[in-house]
Amino acid sequence: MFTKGVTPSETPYDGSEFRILILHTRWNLPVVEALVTGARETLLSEFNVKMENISIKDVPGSYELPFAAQEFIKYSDPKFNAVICIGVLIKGSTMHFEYIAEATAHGIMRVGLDTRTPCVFGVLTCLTDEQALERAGLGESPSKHNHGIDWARCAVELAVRGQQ
Ligand SMILES: O=c1[nH]c(NC[C@H](O)[C@H](O)[C@H](O)CO)c([N+](=O)[O-])c(=O)[nH]1
Repeated sequence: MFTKGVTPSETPYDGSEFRILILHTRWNLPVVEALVTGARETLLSEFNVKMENISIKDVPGSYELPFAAQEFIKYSDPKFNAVICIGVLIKGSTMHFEYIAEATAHGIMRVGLDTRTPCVFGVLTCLTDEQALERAGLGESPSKHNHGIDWARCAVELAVRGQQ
């Protein structure tokens, strides 16, 4: 079995001057909180991002992530170098899940492209509670991996690339 998640770049990226926004939802909060912690701890430990330069803000649900990311990017001063959008969508018995997942994914991508501020898609789209727990490092299986770690790595790498 291969190691889950993104392989860290061989380039040691320095995030010590970066300002990062972690924007998270309040749906499925215990799982979201684990993902936020994974991302925040990775920013601090792997990339030397300063604690005071990590802003953590919340919105009701995943559908609100693109709009909130756009507004924080537009009105923050100094600017954020990257935004990590974190949410957890769990399929219910209706089509609601599909519509939100699709809209949120496209919305977050569009905000990143329009604002030229890297916006990481950190939204789990799960069919079961266990899938969500697994991907936040909370599951029963030994291969549990917190995807928040990957998202932090993406954010810093893209922020560096955006300055090149
Ligand atoms: O972040 C989530 N939002 C969810 N819905 C709320 C949605 O994101 C919006 O907040 C809502 O539609 C109001 O715009 C979810 N479900 O409906 O299942 C979910 O699982 N996760």
